Amino acid sequence: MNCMELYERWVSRELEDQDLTRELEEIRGKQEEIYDRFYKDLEFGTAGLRGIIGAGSNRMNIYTVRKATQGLAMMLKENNKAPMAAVSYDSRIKSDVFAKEAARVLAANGIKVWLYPQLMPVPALAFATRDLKCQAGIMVTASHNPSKYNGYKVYGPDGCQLGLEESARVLDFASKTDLFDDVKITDFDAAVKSGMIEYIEEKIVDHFIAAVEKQQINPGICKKAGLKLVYTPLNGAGNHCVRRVLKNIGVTDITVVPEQEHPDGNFPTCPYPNPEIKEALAKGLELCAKTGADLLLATDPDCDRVGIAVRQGDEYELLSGNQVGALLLDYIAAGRIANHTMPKDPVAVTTIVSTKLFSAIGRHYGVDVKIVLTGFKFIGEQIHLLEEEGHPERYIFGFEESYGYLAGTHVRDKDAVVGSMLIVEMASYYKEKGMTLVDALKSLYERFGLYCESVANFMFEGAQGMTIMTQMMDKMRKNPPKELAGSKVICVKDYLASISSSETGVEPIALPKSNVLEYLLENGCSAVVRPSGTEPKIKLYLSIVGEKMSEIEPKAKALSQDIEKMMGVK
Ligand SMILES: O=P([O-])(O)O[C@H]1O[C@H](COP(=O)(O)O)[C@@H](O)[C@H](O)[C@H]1O
Ligand SMILES: [Mg+2]
Repeated sequence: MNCMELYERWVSRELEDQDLTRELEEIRGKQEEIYDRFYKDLEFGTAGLRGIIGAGSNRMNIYTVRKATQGLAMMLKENNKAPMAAVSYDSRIKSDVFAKEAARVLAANGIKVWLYPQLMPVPALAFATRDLKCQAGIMVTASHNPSKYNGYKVYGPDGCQLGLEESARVLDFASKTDLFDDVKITDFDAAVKSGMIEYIEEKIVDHFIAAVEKQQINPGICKKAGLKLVYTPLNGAGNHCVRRVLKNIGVTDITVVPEQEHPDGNFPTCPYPNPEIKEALAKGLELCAKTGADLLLATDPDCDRVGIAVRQGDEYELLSGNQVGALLLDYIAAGRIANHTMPKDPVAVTTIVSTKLFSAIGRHYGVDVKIVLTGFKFIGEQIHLLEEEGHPERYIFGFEESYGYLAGTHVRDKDAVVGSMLIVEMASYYKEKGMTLVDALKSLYERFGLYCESVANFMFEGAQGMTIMTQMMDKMRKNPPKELAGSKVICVKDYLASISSSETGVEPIALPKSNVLEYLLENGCSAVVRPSGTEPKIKLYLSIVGEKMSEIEPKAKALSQDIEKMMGVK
């Protein structure tokens, strides 16, 4: 069926969600609007399904959620006799509705569902999946995207997001499912009554919190240091768990941003609820200025990312995910060596777009740093591999530049609850030494060299945007540069062709294929370009090294200018 026929099919149905009926009426005759909603089905990206909420096969709505869940149910039934699944959701528009829809479909397929009775973070869902011995988990969220988005992250029995093969399998089943006619669905209340849907008890959250607290490096330090905190859950799911843990570890002086304390999927005071973005922290910073807090902590709506700002004199400095990741590895490794809790042959994991400082720190402490593709599922997979070898305890820390951290193996996705706890503990530790996290970072640069990173995003929305991004990557792939920003390009890595080319020859890249290009320069700087798997944009990651801070900015500017020229956006 073409887009117009699909549109007419949707219009001819009596839809169960009046918002969808209204939207379809509004776009009648508007070809581009119709095309964008129907030209494809939502796909699994870096972290499951993600799309704009609305009518059509390329949108997040009760029908696309049901269809994806039917695909998941079929995959689960194929491999298990009596599968169970855990379901959670965040504060986004319709997140609770979609979670219930997913539960109804699973139950109708004979899959027992454990559903959180209220919104809960990604790590609490990943934990419940493991703790309740489920074969799958679903988290309804679009993470930090703007309010018009929602999404659907899917987890395997180990609490890690589905790998490439499994998600392809789910989509394969889903693609053979007609979203109106082939989905099995049951009444929600009846399924609760029959026990096919059961609410997750608070004791599971208690277990999760206990598992997080086990990850403390210096228990008791927070009580001593008396750090002053401002926290914002950005109107999302973090409030309950993050505050519980902070209270338990002895943090008493904590003010929560009142406008952002309660769940609200419209994010009225932070339209882009992404702790990577300064505007998202604006309310928190205002409150910091009033209270004089030492540290601002902000978790994203599904509470798997955490961003911070640090008081340095009278100013607040925002630290990037790369900086926090490097600080945490240093803190964890040094602390565990000092406490004699460092495992034999420790492993830390990061991604190809994250800071190279992480590897330098790892080397110093004898930690084997593994580097995987973008997406925390690849970090989680490394824990699984260690587990298969019988040594999951070798994993000490995983991190990615987009503000994602995980210490411990209690879950297999980034966990902003454990991340928040360790950041606060680390800040307390340095406070006791008369230092801030900014001072600690300077000391890292002195010890390991200056590494500065930045990420630039280039938005290309809609179907047309997809085509532009594809052409852009193709063109760059076909024309590898010889020189960038006045420095020779000594190596080009094409992760789609799985080839690394340098003067010494061509070497294979031992990672799954991915649409990513990386350029390494003679002067030690590097750049990576890839389309995002969660938003309609191309991301450019720069990594600049130098002797002095004053060198960094001009080098970064020159490199980004040259790459943007290659991309055709300059
Ligand atoms: O959005 P979240 O917080 O779930 O985070 C998701 O997206 C991030 C950005 O991915 P991309 O660069 O492809 O947009 C990934 O790094 C992360 O592992 C994934 O879980
Ligand atoms: Mg998130």
